[in-house]
Parts: sequence; C-alpha cells; structure tokens
Amino acid sequence: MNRVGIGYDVHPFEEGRPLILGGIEIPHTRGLKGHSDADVLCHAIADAILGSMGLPDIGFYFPPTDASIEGICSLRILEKCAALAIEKGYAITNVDSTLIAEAPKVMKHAAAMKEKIAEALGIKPDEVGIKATTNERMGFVGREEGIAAMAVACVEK
Ligand SMILES: Nc1ccn([C@@H]2O[C@H](COP(=O)(O)O)[C@@H](O)[C@H]2O)c(=O)n1
Ligand SMILES: C[C@@]1(CO)OP(=O)(O)OP(=O)(O)OC[C@H]1O
Repeated sequence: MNRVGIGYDVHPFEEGRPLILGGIEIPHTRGLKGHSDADVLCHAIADAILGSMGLPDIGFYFPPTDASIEGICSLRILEKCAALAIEKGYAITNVDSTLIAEAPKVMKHAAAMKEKIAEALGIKPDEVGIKATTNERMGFVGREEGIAAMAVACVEK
C-alpha cells in the first residue's frame, strides 16, 4: 500500500542567525527566525512524512512551547519521522520538495542538502528531491521577508 503526504512551512528572516536549510548552513546575510533552527525545508518534509502516515503534525511531536527543544537541529525531527515510519511498518519511498526564496540562490547546495536529509531519513540521496524557485518578487517571499517550502512524501507498507 502506497500513501502520500503534503507539507508546507514558512519562516521569517531574522538578523544575526545562521541560515539553515536542509540541514546545512547556507551563506547569507540573515537566517530564519524560529524556536528550532528554523529549517523550513526539513519542517515541510517532516509534515509531509507525518501526513502520509495519517499522524499528527510536527508541532504535536515538537511543541514550540517546549523549552528543552529550543534551537533543535531539524535533522533530529526527520530522524523522529523515520523512526515513526519504522514503528508503524512503513518504508519511506521518496520525498520531493520546493524551496521558495528570492535569495539566496540555493540550488548549488542541493547535493549537500540531499545527503543530510537522506541520512536522517535512512533513504538514498536520489530519493530526495529538492528544487527552488523565486516568487518573481511578489508577496512576502518576493519582498525577501522570509522563505517558504513545500514537500510531498511517499511511504509504502
Ligand atoms: N532561491 C532560489 C531560487 C531559484 N533558484 C534557481 O534559479 C532558477 C530560476 O528561478 P526562477 O524563480 O527565476 O524561475 C530555479 O529553477 C533554480 O534552479 C535557486 O537556486 N535558488
Ligand atoms: C519544530 C518546531 C518547534 O518549535 O520548530 P519552529 O522553529 O517553531 O518552527 P515551525 O515550523 O513554526 O513549527 C514547528 C515547531 O514544532
């Protein structure tokens, strides 16, 4: 049995923080604001995997009110999703994602992000899709106020 899930996340930029996307630090003038490391890409992928199994979303397992997870590396969140998949008898077949960011350009970092995400999920790098687009200068992404990400995941029992 194959099942699919969808995930979406957005974080605003904040001065003085590193920009973490797909588990790696990407050189930029600002990072993203969040209770965690604000890795918007990992969060979208996590919700897609959780959704594919009919489980509650990321905030159920990692509440923003939990002081003990402040600054958590979002690869740990993906590891939890992979553990839940095993527990429920699913194998993660593949994930695909799109980053929506006016800046910085991220595709030159895609191979490194795929490696990190795949390692955390226990799948192969070519089972992780990462794409990027600008928002053609429209809306909050277009004004460089933040970065959004969307993802889908497929699991198999
Ligand atoms: N943050 C981004 C946005 C885009 N890219 C790459 O540029 C290509 C063109 O983007 P458009 O939004 O102008 O169509 C896109 O296909 C990506 O390869 C990027 O690396 N980082
Ligand atoms: C993982 C969490 C934990 O606070 O990260 P945040 O940085 O708050 O990010 P968000 O995508 O708003 O919600 C997910 C949260 O559960």
